Amino acid sequence: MAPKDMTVERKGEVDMVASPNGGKMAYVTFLAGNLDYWMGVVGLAKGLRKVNSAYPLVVAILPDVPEEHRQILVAQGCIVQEIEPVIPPENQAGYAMAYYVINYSKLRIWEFVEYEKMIYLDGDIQVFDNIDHLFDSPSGYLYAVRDCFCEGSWSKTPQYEIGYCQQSPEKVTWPVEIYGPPPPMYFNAGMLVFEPNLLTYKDMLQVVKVTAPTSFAEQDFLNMYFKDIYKPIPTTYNLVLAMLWRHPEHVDLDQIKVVHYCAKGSKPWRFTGAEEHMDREDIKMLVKKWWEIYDDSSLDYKNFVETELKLNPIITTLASKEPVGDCLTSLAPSAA
Ligand SMILES: O=c1ccn([C@@H]2O[C@H](COP(=O)(O)OP(=O)(O)O)[C@@H](O)[C@H]2O)c(=O)[nH]1
Ligand SMILES: OC[C@H]1O[C@H](O[C@@H]2[C@@H](O)[C@H](O)[C@@H](O)[C@H](O)[C@@H]2O)[C@H](O)[C@@H](O)[C@H]1O
Ligand SMILES: [Mn+2]
Repeated sequence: MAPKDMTVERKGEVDMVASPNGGKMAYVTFLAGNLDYWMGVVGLAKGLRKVNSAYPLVVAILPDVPEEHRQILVAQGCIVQEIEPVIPPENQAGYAMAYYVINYSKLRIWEFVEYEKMIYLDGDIQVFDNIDHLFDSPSGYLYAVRDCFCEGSWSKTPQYEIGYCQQSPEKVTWPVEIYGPPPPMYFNAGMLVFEPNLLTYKDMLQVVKVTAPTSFAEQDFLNMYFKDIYKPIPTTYNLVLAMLWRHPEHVDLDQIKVVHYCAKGSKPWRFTGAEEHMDREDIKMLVKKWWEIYDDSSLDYKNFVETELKLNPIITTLASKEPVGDCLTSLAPSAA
């Protein structure tokens, strides 16, 4: 961990590491390739602004992200940090989705030790209510929401064959005599509250090299690696959309703070409504809510900061270096 009272020089930025009384916090997401996931990241940056999060959004990008996309993210106030890919061993059995192999590169975020605690959010996630309080969670654990095993993407797993899902374990009894003990709690790796740490990072990358990849790539790996310190948090912090039709009894949309658009065909920026379940009213409402944020120009970084400056004279004072008193009167409607 960088010493608390040191500055951290990174790619021309001088980040003041937090004061000795506590480390810096930040949200972090991951962007790879030259397709359209950058739109998800822009939506996420604007969503965090809309809920008045107090923390920045770091974007860990692979070298293949085009300069144009990087510039868009910088213009949206993101801290863009290039990372090197993490290449896992050959996967003979294949992944649930072939592109999952790039998701191992997510592991690089454990190297961001200028931050004491980070909340990782996939680029296909939107935050609709402030979740900054999660940064106050007790240290020493990894917090994440339990996943659902019911979708077809799980078809290569024993859970799926048996029809067992940790979301409703009472529905199908796990056949211990055939499969041994039921699987431990398993989290979705699209949203994580974690603590960057160089020792953990270096060890993880060693363990990756000798761990045979499985269906859900880095998600399976992270569940194995952190199984002893994983703490489940409520679905409200990462609604895996399939929960709406697989376990509706566990979903109260009014309480949902974070939506994860991971179901097939649900990526808002690619949404056609053609795939199964995508004609549901709740899905169409959640996609519309995503677009409302994405299209809201007042949430663009430049406009948001200008509005904040006008609304908060203290900031204007600090910016203009005038005493607060003068600034307040100078802002007050002129007597004339
Ligand atoms: O072409 C891609 C595929 C994935 N991702 C990143 O990797 C994350 C995990 O992939 P995805 O969300 O598609 O997986 P899912 O949650 O849908 O299984 C995405 O949210 C993005 O942040 C990306 O940047 N470009
Ligand atoms: O690389 C593996 C990915 O595995 C997870 O996605 C899955 C998982 O959520 C399943 O439960 C769903 O059925 C499926 O749709 C979805 O794609 C993470 O969201 C993603 O960030 C990433 O780790
Ligand atoms: Mn996702």
